[in-house]
Amino acid sequence: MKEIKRVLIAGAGAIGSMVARELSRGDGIETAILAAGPRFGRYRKDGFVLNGEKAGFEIADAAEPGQWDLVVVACKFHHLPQVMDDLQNHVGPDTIILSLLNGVSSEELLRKRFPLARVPLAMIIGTDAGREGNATVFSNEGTIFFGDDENAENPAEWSAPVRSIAALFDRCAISYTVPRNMRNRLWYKFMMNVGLNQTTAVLRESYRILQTPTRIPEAAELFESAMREVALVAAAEGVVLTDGDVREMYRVLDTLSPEGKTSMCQDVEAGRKTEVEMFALAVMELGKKHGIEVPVNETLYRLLRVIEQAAGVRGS
Ligand SMILES: NC(=O)C1=CN([C@@H]2O[C@H](COP(=O)(O)OP(=O)(O)OC[C@H]3O[C@@H](n4cnc5c(N)ncnc54)[C@H](OP(=O)(O)O)[C@@H]3O)[C@@H](O)[C@H]2O)C=CC1
Ligand SMILES: CC(C)(CO)C(=O)C(=O)O
Repeated sequence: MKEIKRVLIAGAGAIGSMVARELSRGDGIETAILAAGPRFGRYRKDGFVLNGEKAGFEIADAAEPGQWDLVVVACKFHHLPQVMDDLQNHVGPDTIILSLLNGVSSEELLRKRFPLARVPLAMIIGTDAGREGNATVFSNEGTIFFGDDENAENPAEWSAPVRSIAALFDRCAISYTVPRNMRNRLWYKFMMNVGLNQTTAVLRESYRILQTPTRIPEAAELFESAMREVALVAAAEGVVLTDGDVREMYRVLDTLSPEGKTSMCQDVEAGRKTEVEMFALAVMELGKKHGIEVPVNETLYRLLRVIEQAAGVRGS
């Protein structure tokens, strides 16, 4: 098992800058933020602010080749093609890549692009990180779930990359879980995001509309029907998501602040591009692949694309 000493963060927004700060707690860990072109100059000039405090992260110029034990990818889905180009000089045969993007497609894209690297499955859950410009605010760091598709109960039997990441997180006191069935958990989160992010984004509402005391039945119907379409395509992909998983979402939701908003709702309100391709479009593509109708996600896709284009979002 290799000791991880050098970590590159590709995408230092709400999640990436928070993780960069968590990594700075580990003795002897060198962490840098990837940046190309004008972004490199901007990051060096403006730096990053976390919960009101300036953070002095190293910035790695994408054009200068670098060797990294671990690359943490935390950009938005529509940034991923450019980020993969920018990573070209920074991923070698011994590099592990951990993608914290939501959705179920980023790991596959990264594996295709960097066939020699090791790319376990990953996601982050339970954080309330939000960003405006270079300033990130959060009160919960959340927990990083990662691992191979399936993982042994005994940590000593985890694969070498999974043990390396776990050892790094232990050194930095980063909360993590390596679930027995990581693929299932990734799809569970995908199902949650497809229902929750898209419903709250089209309605521009906080979690309140789906929480037990203040639930609006029609919002709950939209939320659940979008998720049930994910369960159908998941089954066709060999992943079992049950009615119990759908009901479980309300228990999770009830633990969140009523004023809290999904990252997609925040994107809509800020007039930014959303990750609709990673959610509704991905469900539509899987529906097409397996001959399954997904009308709710088709409608959500159209609504979110209209919202983006009407707001004049760049790249829409
Ligand atoms: N925010 C949240 O609460 C949660 C988010 N997620 C997921 O995590 C992922 C990241 O989300 P989030 O942190 O909110 O997103 P943000 O929009 O806050 O951050 C994305 C960052 O990527 C950077 N970036 C874009 N292109 C490049 C590039 N070519 N090179 C280097 N950096 C680049 C952007 O930099 P710049 O600002 O310079 O343009 C931006 O800071 C998403 O998939 C999201 O769904 C998951 C759980 C919770
Ligand atoms: C789970 C949730 C809704 C909040 O962490 C999320 O993943 C997001 O906002 O993208």
